[in-house]
Amino acid sequence: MIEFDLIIKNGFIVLEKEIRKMDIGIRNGKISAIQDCVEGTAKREIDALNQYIFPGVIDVHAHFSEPGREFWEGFSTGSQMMAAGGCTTYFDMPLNGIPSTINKKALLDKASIGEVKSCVDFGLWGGLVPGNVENLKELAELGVVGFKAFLSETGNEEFQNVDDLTLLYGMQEISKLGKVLALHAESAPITSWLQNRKIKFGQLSADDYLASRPAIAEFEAVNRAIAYAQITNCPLHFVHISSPDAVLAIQKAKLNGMDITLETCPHYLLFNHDDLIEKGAIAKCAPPLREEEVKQQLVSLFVEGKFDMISSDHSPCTPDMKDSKMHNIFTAWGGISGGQFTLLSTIELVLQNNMSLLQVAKYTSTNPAHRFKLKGKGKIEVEKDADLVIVSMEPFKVDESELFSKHKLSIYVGHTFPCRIKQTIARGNVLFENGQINLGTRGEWLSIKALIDAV
Ligand SMILES: NC(=O)N[C@H]1NC(=O)NC1=O
Ligand SMILES: [Zn+2]
Ligand SMILES: [Zn+2]
Repeated sequence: MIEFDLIIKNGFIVLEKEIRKMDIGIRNGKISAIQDCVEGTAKREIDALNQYIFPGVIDVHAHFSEPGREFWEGFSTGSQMMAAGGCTTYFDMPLNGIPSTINKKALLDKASIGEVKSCVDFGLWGGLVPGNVENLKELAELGVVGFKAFLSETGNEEFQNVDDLTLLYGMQEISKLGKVLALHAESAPITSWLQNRKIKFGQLSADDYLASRPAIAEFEAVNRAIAYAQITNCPLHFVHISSPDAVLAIQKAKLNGMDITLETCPHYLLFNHDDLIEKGAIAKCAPPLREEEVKQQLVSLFVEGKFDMISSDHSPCTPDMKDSKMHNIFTAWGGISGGQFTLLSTIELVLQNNMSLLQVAKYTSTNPAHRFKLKGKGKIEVEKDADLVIVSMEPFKVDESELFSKHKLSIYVGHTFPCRIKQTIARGNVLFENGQINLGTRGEWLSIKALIDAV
């Protein structure tokens, strides 16, 4: 008789190609059996009758701002928030903390903080900024998941956006290192010039903010990056793509055989510019939430399969930086606090658009694992890490008291999802249940080891 650590019975398991009611047996943090009826003893059994079991979310885009600005979020609250949202692996961006993750010391210091404080596994991005091209090799050797650069201004002075030459040199180096460059693709000249004009003329409303970051700024930046990638052969990942023309430009490059992926974020598919007008700065992000019509087109492109993954771009700040009494939208922090809702949002979108729940697993776990070579993750399969999330299909209206982020300020408060997270299981440990985090488990930094395992 096999002894398992945990058996999950009767759930609808979201496998790669089908959804089937079966049992899952877990041992030593791994999935060790998936059968119609798993026989054996277990230290614990969960009955998931009428519930769906998805592979744990892999959110490749989060800003936890630690060290240096952990009063914005931090690894403890951030990772607990992720777990509460069904995410069992996240990648932390190289900016918003101090220092930025742009050299070996900053990377190792951040990794050691994360290893103590993060309750789920995590990867770390390295930064590409003017002046650090020679540091990219050491960062790659230590196991960053890839590199991130901004084409527009970043909003914090510790992380400068790249000029075109840095971008070219950086791409050449990243290509040699066999890594991926993630890009925040909005044109710096276009957005800065428009923004400065708005401020100069005292045009400081939500409409002015949207007008200062038009879709053409994204389109121009995407096309420039694609041109540079043609010259350097650098694999690209476009983050938070928000406009249909940019999606189509990327699609064309992919069809020409270029190694490019793209993500969008739930907020671009669920919310629109009216939310910025009505709710104020909590709905401010860059690129901005688009007008309803554009949002609809973006949703159609999602339905057509034009995105590779959905990520949160969780980019929180302190409440005073989102003050709704501020009469100048430009001075408010740009970033959405939404890391807890990637899975629920994707399920909502898939159900709303008559897509299969299989697509949820693909966009939130399988595709990210594949792109970033996380061999042990991304699917519910024997031998994979037991990173699972159990979801019930009951409506869930988000209340402030249920936010696990450090600051309880989010565009999602008041939003009703058609589903709710019941349990999150990370490497076999039941980390989140009954609305609570069970502390005591620790995540691992997916550094060199995970990446070597992938070869
Ligand atoms: N610095 C930072 O986190 N910026 C993010 N926020 C946002 O809305 N878009 C971003 O790129
Ligand atoms: Zn960005
Ligand atoms: Zn971001």
